[in-house]
Amino acid sequence: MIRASNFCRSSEEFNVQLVLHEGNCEPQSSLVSWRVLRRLSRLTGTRVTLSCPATKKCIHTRLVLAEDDTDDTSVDEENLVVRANVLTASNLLSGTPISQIHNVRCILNTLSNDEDLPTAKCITLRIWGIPLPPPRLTYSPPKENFPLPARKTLLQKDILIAARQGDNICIYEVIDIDCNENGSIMAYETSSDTSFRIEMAEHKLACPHLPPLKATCHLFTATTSSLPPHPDTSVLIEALSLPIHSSPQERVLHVRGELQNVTEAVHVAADRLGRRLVPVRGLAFYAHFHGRVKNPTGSLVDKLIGLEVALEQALYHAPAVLLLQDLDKELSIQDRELQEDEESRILSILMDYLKPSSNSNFRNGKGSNTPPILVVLSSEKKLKSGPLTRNIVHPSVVCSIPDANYIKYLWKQHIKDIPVTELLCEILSGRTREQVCRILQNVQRQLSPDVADLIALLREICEEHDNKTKLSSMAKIPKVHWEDVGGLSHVRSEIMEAIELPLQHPNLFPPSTRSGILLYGPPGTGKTLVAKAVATECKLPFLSVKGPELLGSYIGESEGNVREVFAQARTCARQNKPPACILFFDELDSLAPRRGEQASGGNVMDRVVATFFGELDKDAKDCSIFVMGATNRPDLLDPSLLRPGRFDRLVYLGIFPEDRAQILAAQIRKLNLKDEPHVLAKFVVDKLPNNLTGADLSTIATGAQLLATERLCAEAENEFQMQQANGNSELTMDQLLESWNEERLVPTVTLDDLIQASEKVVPSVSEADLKRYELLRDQFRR
Ligand SMILES: Nc1ncnc2c1ncn2[C@@H]1O[C@H](COP(=O)(O)OP(=O)(O)OP(=O)(O)O)[C@@H](O)[C@H]1O
Repeated sequence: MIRASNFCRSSEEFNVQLVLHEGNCEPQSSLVSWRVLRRLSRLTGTRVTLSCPATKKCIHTRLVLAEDDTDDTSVDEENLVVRANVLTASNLLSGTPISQIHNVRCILNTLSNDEDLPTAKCITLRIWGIPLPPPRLTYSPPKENFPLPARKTLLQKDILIAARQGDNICIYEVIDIDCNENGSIMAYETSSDTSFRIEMAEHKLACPHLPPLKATCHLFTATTSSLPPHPDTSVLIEALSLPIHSSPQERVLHVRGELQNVTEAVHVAADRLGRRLVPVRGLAFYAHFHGRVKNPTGSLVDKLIGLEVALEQALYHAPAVLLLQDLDKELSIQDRELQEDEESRILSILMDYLKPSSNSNFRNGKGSNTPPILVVLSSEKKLKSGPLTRNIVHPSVVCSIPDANYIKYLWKQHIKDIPVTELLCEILSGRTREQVCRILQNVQRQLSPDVADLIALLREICEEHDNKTKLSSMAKIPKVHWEDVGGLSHVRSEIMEAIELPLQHPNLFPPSTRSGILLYGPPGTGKTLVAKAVATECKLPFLSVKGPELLGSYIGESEGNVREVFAQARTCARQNKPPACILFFDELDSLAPRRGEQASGGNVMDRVVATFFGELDKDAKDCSIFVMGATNRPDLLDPSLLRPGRFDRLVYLGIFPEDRAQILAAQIRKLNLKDEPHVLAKFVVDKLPNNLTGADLSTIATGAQLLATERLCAEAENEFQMQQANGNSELTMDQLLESWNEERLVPTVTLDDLIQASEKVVPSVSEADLKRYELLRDQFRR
């Protein structure tokens, strides 16, 4: 713990003693003092030296706040006293709402008997670190309760004041001091969403007479662990790291993704770059919020005023990143002409404020070599081509779904007491940030000392959540690799070509040229397995729907479900990098049967089929949905489903005797085997009938594993009996198994096990059925 005490003021030096308690000095928790002290030094106009009695070193540390609740330090008229509980760097830098930082009290008493000091009559303050709140939040607190000296002041503009009011901590920034007029102190009240943020560039401001803090970069890196490890941070930092002479067009960036996800990513990037984030959502309301539009109607004029206010705010907070959230919702996307006009006007205002001459407005601009403000436009959807997109130089950044690191961070944010494991992360993977947060909130709510199995609880909540949102839990990148698929090499190359090439060269394969892939053939031949392997190998989320699941019993329900599933696929695709996903329809024949042949009343199925086709024909320009279908009966499908542009690539997955050994080898390769899987598999399949499907063969692997496990149990039982017979009657079975090493506990599958298991296998597809399937193949072969 670092304690600040004795801020002794001397003529030249401002000595601060840092007392390190029990040597427990966390470098991270030393984050604020540097800033506070620099502010203090500015306040007093004297030099600050930080020295640590323990190390005798000059400490370039940034937090010197005492963790002490007692009020034992009296305010000495000669001294300046800073006391506070420790705010950790992570709290401060991650923008934790003040309301969530418990036990924090920071009192800064500025005292002055100095006659030369100006007498302030009116001090205008605002919450530090966030844009000016609206005037309606201002208030004039009674002087006796307000902890700032109203009459004589050492306060200067831009000074940070942390003051206790009752149980709350209020942090203010002095934005104006009026020494001439008689008036009351104006202050802005802190609100629960107030963030306490550190602005790295301010040390220059706070302490202009000191040489620039060389450790700036180090200070940033020291904080990295406390910032969310958002997967897109590095891309955004790269995009936002611009030289001062960059053009206005270069200073605008478009980021696409879920609102919270984008906001967090931009927040982290801005923090790392030492910029403030000025997020604005709803331009018209923003203009109203700042008193520039009285009765907002949401008109273009209101929005443009809002944009100007936002840019002014960003300039005021420079160096800053102005994040214009949900831009797609601001624009009138219904009307092309109107949108062009809106975009041109927005663009012209942006360019006006961003042109390098606006640097004169940059209050911290002196000596800075980066542009004062940068603008990030965020949208959930891809922006239509228009004046804005045409003028943005940098390619759009798409916010990815959380990776393992980010999930771990989100976990820690929600569930503090239980460490996150790889398995827990894996269960949560493949979901958007919002979904992960929602699930974790539920987990936190349901956590109690009685919960013994956290994994089971998490799984249950995930399942519940997925069912609710109808986004199948399979909307993740599956874990089926090509090694898990035996044989079928012709299928593999054909499908990969249809998906990999468009993914690699999206410009050469516009969405309109892509079409669905229909896998057909006898049951159990690996249609679903192959589709999952494609998704895994192409790193695409896999959304699987069984045709009958979409058929509802209410009028219009089925059509709604069909539309919904495509919408979910689009959302899922947009969240991915690359923006694509695989939408797999199993039992497709039940969803798109021949029209006009159904007995259902009111042509329900015809409407469902029409809706399905409508969705298939829709072009999602900002993402790719690779639709795959599977059926055993392509002859039952509506013929127009197979027309070019829909499912025009038909791939037969049949029973190929020459693939059997490879299939079995793929299935047993993860077992603990005595021999090479290929050698064993070859030996086993030689004795098997030709018409076994992949699913039939998989029963050999499971049967053999069962036999090996039974043998292991028998071995344990024998040894147990022997021990008992040898007089070790106290020994329990659990103790015996604990004494075995891990290797011994894994059943070893032998050739005999495989042969024995294979003797029980019966083909699920008869020779006659197989012939029928082969006839179908000939009929649909293209
Ligand atoms: N080529 C293969 N390689 C390895 N395993 C296979 C293969 N084909 C099938 N299997 C095994 O069979 C199981 C069932 O396969 P899958 O569900 O993909 O068949 P399907 O053709 O989709 O069946 P259905 O038409 O009944 O939906 C798989 O989980 C896998 O264990």
